[in-house]
Amino acid sequence: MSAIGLRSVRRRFLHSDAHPSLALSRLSLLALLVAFAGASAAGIEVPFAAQMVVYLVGMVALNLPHGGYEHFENLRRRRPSFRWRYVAAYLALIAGFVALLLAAPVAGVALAIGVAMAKGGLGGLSVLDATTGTDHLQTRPQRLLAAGVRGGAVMLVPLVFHPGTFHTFSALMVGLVEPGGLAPYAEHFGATRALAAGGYGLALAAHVGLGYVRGGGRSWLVDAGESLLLASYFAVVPVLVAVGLYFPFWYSARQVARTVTVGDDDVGDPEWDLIGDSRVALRAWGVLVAGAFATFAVLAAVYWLVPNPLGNSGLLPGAVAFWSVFISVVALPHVVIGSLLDTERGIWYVP
Ligand SMILES: CC1=C(/C=C/C(C)=C/C=C/C(C)=C/C=O)C(C)(C)CCC1
Repeated sequence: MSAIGLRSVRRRFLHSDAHPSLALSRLSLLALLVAFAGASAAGIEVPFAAQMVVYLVGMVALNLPHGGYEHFENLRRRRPSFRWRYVAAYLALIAGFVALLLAAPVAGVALAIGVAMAKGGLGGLSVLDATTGTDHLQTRPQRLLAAGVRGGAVMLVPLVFHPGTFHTFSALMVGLVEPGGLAPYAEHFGATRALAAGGYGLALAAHVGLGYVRGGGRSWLVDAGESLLLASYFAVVPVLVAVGLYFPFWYSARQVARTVTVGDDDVGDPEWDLIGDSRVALRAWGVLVAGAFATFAVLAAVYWLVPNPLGNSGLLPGAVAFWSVFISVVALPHVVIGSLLDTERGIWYVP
């Protein structure tokens, strides 16, 4: 096929939301939403230990390797000097986040919550850009609102609908560094929750309403439907299960759909491609193992630096709190470098 033919195929695919991963992401969240709504109507509660296990399996086994893949895919064909700068900036941000966490644990946990929202929100918007399209989002503030609504669903909605678990685990996360450190702020929890409820409700209504006024159409319908699905999912499904399965079943599945939709683009020198020649298997293995070692080295460093890595609580709740802090530490550079500062390409690059 000619280059022009290929380009037009790619363009046609660019605004295609037919990839099965997209349907799978919507169906899986909807199925969980219906199952948990039914269970709660029938008075059935999923044991708390099981919820923590689901969170850990989702976040450790499914979410972490996907984060590595996103960077691998982004850096694979980049100029080697760029790759080193990227890695150096990544490590510097991680160090900065850990320092903040140790010096001011409440601010550190607030940043962790912000990172989770930014990752979900910006990712959601980028997938929409590349698949369904975003014709109804015509201004920058409107795009930010769209990202805010998708990201806010991940943390603000659970804060409103599952306040007990939210508070317990926020306190545990702060407690990794300073046991009891969240206690002085506990009196403001009710007001924060009310603010989150009002603010999120208004943002959701404004986002859906503005999108309709600014063009409506199919992209608006998909965006509004997905935003409402996310808000309802996080309102109904218990927060540990909801967050633990959102990242693999929504965020990662949709990033895969986006990657497949936008296709490949050879950038720069073919020599730069990390898995480009006959030693493919060996190099790919080496790179992935090196990535795994580096990630677990960061994990060991955070575990060693934090005074109470398991929050002075049991193994399961301690592991949930520790993992949430750790994954946020590695996700901050993911958002800031991989997505915001890497303007030339980045993890959300569309050729
Ligand atoms: C505050 C809080 C939580 C925080 C989770 C966080 C901060 C997760 C971050 C995930 C990231 C950044 C994933 C990136 O891929 C829990 C454990 C859900 C329980 C409820 C209270």
